[in-house]
Amino acid sequence: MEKKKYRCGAVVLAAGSGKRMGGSTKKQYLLMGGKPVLYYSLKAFEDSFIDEIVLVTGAEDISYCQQELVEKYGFTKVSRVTEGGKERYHSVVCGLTALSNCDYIFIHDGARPFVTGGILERCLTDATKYGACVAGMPVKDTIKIADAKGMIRETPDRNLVWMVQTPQVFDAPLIRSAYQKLLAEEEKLLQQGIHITDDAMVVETLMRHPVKLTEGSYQNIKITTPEDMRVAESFLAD
Ligand SMILES: Nc1ccn([C@@H]2O[C@H](COP(=O)(O)OP(=O)(O)OP(=O)(O)O)[C@@H](O)[C@H]2O)c(=O)n1
Ligand SMILES: C[C@](O)(CO)[C@H](O)COP(=O)(O)O
Repeated sequence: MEKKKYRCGAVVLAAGSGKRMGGSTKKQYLLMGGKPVLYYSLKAFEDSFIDEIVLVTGAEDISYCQQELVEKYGFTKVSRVTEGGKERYHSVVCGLTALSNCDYIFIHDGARPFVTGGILERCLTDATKYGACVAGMPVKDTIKIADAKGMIRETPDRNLVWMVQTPQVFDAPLIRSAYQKLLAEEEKLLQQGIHITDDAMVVETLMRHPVKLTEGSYQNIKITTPEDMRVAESFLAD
């Protein structure tokens, strides 16, 4: 039977400043195997079933991204390179605004260069089934929940603990409504000490909509601190 064709859009985020990485070049532009980290993230989406990609970056990096990534590598699916915002979730809103109408929206950290076509496929399958899903992997270590003094408060059942990655994929009207609601309730959430660190959290918290955990990969790391670049180089050499 022929697979139903959905129109799929992607927001690829690259507007962060990379404080934890440090250094003068933002981590998404550091070279890995001679190409910027962001190249690999975009390439995976370009080579997939995704129909349209919006790249979100800092205002100062828009022309670099346009010339040195989109034009240089012929990323024809990138419809817009647009300016992001202060927090990751602000950048997501900028991306959603620039993206045209589609059935499913993939939100991906540009700093996760090892996303694969297989992960994108698995996420689309789950998104069509559940309306919302995030790539992730079960943790390998025992996890402890600490109190403010650094003392162990509890040890959750490891079989139920996952490390969450991107892409995070949603039915388009659901994620658009969730982010609209977030903007309306941003102040209230901040006052409650709730910090939004991923897209699933917006859907869980504001829409009370269930989100499926979809198998990602242990290689789908986020480049966050300097040692991640060495790990990434070793993955490339595999
Ligand atoms: N205002 C922001 C913050 C983050 N991001 C993007 O979101 C992804 C995940 O964020 P993170 O790893 O935290 O990146 P940075 O914010 O750049 O890093 P740091 O927190 O160390 O400053 C990255 O691809 C980053 O470029 C973004 O588009 N806009
Ligand atoms: C979305 C994310 O990559 C899932 O692990 C992560 O939450 C981003 O968080 P960060 O604080 O921006 O690293």
